[in-house]
Order: sequence, then structure tokens, then C-alpha cells
Amino acid sequence: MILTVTLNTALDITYRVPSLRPHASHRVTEVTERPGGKGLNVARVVAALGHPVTVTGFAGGGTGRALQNALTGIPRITDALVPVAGATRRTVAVVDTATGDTTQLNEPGPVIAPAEWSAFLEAYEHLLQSSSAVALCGSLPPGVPVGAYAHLVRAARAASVPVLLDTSGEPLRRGIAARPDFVKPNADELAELTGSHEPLQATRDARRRGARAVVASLGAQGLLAVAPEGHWQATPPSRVAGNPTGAGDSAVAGLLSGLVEHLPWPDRLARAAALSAATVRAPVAGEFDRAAYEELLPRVAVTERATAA
Ligand SMILES: O=P(O)(O)OC[C@@]1(O)O[C@H](CO)[C@@H](O)[C@@H]1O
Repeated sequence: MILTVTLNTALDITYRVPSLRPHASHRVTEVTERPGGKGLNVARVVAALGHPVTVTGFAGGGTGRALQNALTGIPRITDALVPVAGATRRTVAVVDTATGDTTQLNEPGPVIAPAEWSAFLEAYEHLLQSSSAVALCGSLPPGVPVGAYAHLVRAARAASVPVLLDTSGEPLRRGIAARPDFVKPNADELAELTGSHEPLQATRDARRRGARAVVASLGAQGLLAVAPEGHWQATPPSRVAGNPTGAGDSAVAGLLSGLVEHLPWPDRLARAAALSAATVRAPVAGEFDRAAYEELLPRVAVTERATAA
């Protein structure tokens, strides 16, 4: 099974408003609520592709219960979230229906006590024993050590489980130095990590920091992969309009599912880019428009880039 880790799970609220203006009061025309946090989005897409997936991380309070109830009915997802005393956070995505722009508001999350962190570590070590691949996704809640991902990467490597890291800031900087198999930064995370705004140079620099392979998600420009096997760019046929929340998570789902199916890199990247674009077409994070995915998949252009650094 595939394992996804979401230390800072969230109840994702999506508000749709006709036009979002600062300092104004707004009537929300539509509200949706979904289990969220990046690893849960990855899990939903992986499960929709037919793979069994286990989710772990923390859940607590009324929001945690709502999130776990919503996970219950999803086929192929096993809930292995660790209970905590604090309440799972909410995130709010406000979609301006006039422009299509999305504004994201993310709460910090509950404070995790040292004993809760230790309980998670024990559960994680146990889950690794039956995992074919693991994704470590999203921000850290308060109380979790900043080197947490570095620790989790080392544990996965010790258990010979391929590990993908998708986070930002200092947790990414430390995590990448622990030599994960894959990292999947977006353009901003890559620039923050390397100081470079030139995607190919920044992706190569990120790889030199310790990851075996780096797959950068570059919005409409698709994905750029720098791996020992080669360097590739996967570009969807046209710019897709919609809500980009969760598009990077769907790319992670494409990469992980392709890895466990032993797909060659270009096929994995095509799948990841098509899923990512099809997620922009779906109204809420962690879901993709299946018809759009099937239509886009054969039309993603995967080109090989020169490997010289
Ligand atoms: O605060 P984090 O953990 O970085 O990101 C959380 C989050 O904004 O990311 C997802 C989209 O990728 C949302 O579903 C989710 O709630």
C-alpha cells in the first residue's frame, strides 16, 4: 500500500463569492467542506486511480471528527490518523467566481504535545513495514520539531521505502538534506530554497542539496523533473482555468502511483501533469475531473532536457 503523511491535516472549506474585494463584506454563494491537508488530497487521488492507500498524521477535536467521518466512505482509503487533544485546523479557499482567482487562508493547526509526537513516530515506523512508497506532505503543526521531515525521511530510507517530500521553508531545507528519493516543490518553494528564479537551474540546485530526484511543479508550464535517469519537462496542451488548490497534490499522486506501477519517468510525468491540470478543472482540492484527465493525458508533451548542469 501507499502511505501518505499529513501532520497538519485540515478541514478544507471552499467559499465561492461573485467578486472578492478587501475591506468589503461578501455573500458566499456556495460552500464545500472536505478532508484536506496535502497528504489527504494525495490519498484521495491515489485511491481514485485504484491504489489502496493509508493516511496518517494527526486528527483532533470536532474538526478532526468531521474529517475522519468524511474519510470513512472513500473506497481504498484506510484511516490511521493519530488522535491529539487539540483541534484539527480549518483552511479556507475563497474562489472569486468573476476572475477565477483563489485566495487561501490556512490556520496554524493544533499544538502537538511531545507524547503525541512520540505516539505518531511509533505508528509511522509500524506503517512503513507494509508500505510500497510514502509521501510526506504539507506544513508542520506547532510543537512538531522543525527537523521532523528529516527524521521521517531517514526512517523511510532505513526501512527501504521510497520517500517523497512535499513541504516548504526550513522543514524542506532540513528534509532534503536527509536524502529523500523525491521532492516536489512548486516555483515559490524552489526559489525560497535555492534563491534562484530560473526553474532548471533551481531544480538542479535543489537536487544537489540531497534529493535523488526533484520534480518542480511550475503551474501552466507543467512539471520539470531532474533525476539521475534524465531531465524532462512535461507540459499540458493548454493553460487550464479553474481552482489550482490541490493541483500539486495531484501531481504527487501521479508520481507515486506511477512509481509503484514501475512506469518509466516520461509516463509518470505525463500522468502527473494531466492529473494536475484536471484538478484545476475540478471545483475543490483533492478531486480531479476524470474526463479532463483522460482527454489531457495523451496530449501532455514530455520533452527531454539536456542533462549537463
Ligand atoms: O498549510 P499547508 O499544509 O502547507 O497546506 C494546506 C493546504 O492549503 O494545502 C492543500 C492544497 O495543496 C489544501 O487542501 C490544504 O488545506
